[in-house]
Amino acid sequence: MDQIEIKNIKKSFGSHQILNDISIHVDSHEIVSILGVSGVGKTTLFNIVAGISNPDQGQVIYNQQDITGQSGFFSYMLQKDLLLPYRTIMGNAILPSIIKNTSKKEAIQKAAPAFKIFGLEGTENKYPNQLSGGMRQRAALLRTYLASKNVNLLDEPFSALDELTKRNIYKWYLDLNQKIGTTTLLITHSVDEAVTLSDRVYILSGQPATITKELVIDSPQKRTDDFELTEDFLKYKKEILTSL
Ligand SMILES: Nc1ncnc2c1ncn2[C@@H]1O[C@H](COP(=O)(O)OP(=O)(O)OP(=O)(O)O)[C@@H](O)[C@H]1O
Repeated sequence: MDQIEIKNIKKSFGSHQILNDISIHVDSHEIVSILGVSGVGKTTLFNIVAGISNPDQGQVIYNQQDITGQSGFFSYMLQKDLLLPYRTIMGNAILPSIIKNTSKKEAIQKAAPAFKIFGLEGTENKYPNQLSGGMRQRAALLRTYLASKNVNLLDEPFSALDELTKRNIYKWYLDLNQKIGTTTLLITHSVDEAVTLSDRVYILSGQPATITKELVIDSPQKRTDDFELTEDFLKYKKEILTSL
């Protein structure tokens, strides 16, 4: 079971209040997005959920335990979480295990089967600059996955990719999520990305930011290849755009 509850979060930097009374929840195996314009406070909220920074008020509850201000419960991938250029893809992938003092041999044994799941077979001994952008992103996600937490927190993980690569990686992430059953909280400023990937979308807007809308994406066409071309997709997109 994985249940995250964010309760009544407030955060200011000096006299500038960024977040006001934010409450959201993420349940087991859900992909939930927080969608908002640039500068609204998404990363600030993300850092609080990841335990990297403290809220002024409110709590982060994981499986009924108050973990506010503590990191280590979730795997997380930051916006510009780049692979280290001087390490191979395997070298990058095993980094979280090495940091936790696992032996290199053991870390490689654990990582090796995951290369297939992430469509990265054959890249183990390559360096990041030898891979395409999409593959590098999958490698960064693989590293996040190997941090071995059930919950993935992703801050704009796909924003640097081109449109076509993005579409492929969305499909791939949805399949992966069904295969390995992770729970995901995703930060994004892309409406299409939120509608394509999410079970639920929270809209963060205003100054200070509050959750102004929660939308359940529950279309029978959701997992089909051309969901983006359906009336349902457009309906969700309109609903979001009119409330941003
Ligand atoms: N450590 C800090 N000290 C002071 N102000 C900060 C700090 N971190 C963020 N801010 C301010 O908080 C506001 C929200 O920033 P944040 O990075 O959370 O937005 P965002 O929605 O993630 O934007 P983007 O999509 O551009 O990354 C901005 O006005 C930013 O300048």
